[in-house]
Amino acid sequence: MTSSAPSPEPQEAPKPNTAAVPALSIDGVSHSYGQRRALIDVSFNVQPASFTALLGLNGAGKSTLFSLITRLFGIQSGRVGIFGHDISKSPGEALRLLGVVFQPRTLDLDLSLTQNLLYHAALHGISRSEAAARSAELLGRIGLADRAGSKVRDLSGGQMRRLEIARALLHRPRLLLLDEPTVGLDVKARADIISQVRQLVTEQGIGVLWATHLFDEIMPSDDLVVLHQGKVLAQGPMNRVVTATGAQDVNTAFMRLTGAQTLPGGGA
Ligand SMILES: Nc1ncnc2c1ncn2[C@@H]1O[C@H](COP(=O)(O)OP(=O)(O)OP(=O)(O)O)[C@@H](O)[C@H]1O
Repeated sequence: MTSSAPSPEPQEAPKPNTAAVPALSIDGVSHSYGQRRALIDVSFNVQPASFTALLGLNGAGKSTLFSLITRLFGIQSGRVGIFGHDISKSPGEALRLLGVVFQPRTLDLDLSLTQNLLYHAALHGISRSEAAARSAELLGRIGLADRAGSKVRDLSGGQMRRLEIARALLHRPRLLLLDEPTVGLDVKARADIISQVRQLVTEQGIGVLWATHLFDEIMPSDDLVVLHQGKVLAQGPMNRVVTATGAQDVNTAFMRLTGAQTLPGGGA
């Protein structure tokens, strides 16, 4: 009887530790408009499957940061990475993973909902049949399937925002940026949009960066970045940020960090 040495266990190729790669990494980013310094050495991460609230007053630098992440502006100093891809060195790979909802509305009001989605899908190189399938699925998800052929002009403000979110998801990004997406909407429309975006985090693992000045949009389980006059004053799980200031709620914590007065309506 011959005996053979036990065969070695099959070796699996080492897998990259994707859990350790942030969806978004902002590293030492500064930006000036002429002499005006809009961002000063800003650093923070957004993790996959997390909801990160970027909280700041008007003029804090939120939109400037979004313009840098989306490459509307070139990076003057620092580094921005999307799932490890440096947006200056590998913009194609980085932007493929990114979806954005900008503050101003950017829909074509005279096209239908489906036409708006198909047009955007074509810009991303998605085939016509695939784009039609994804558009129908997304319209269903945002509860507007029955309005597919209507002109966007006939939608309410909240419905338009939901359509913009659907559009931002067409190319299946893993990171979603939203710049004050609920401004001007009523309570119900705001709640619908927040809950739909939170579902993307829990059900699809999308990393979300949500810029806001409204305290009531932030939940204790969220990550929080407090941006004030271009600087990050605090960051981390909301509960930890609040506790570190000795406050009971995010409103008071924000005031202690910034010295700001709260505005009526629960906003920073
Ligand atoms: N194009 C520009 N030229 C000069 N200064 C600018 C420009 N855009 C923004 N700024 C200034 O940069 C600073 C940051 O503005 P930014 O719009 O990024 O803030 P924000 O937090 O998005 O504010 P808001 O909530 O009002 O949109 C402000 O002092 C603003 O006046």
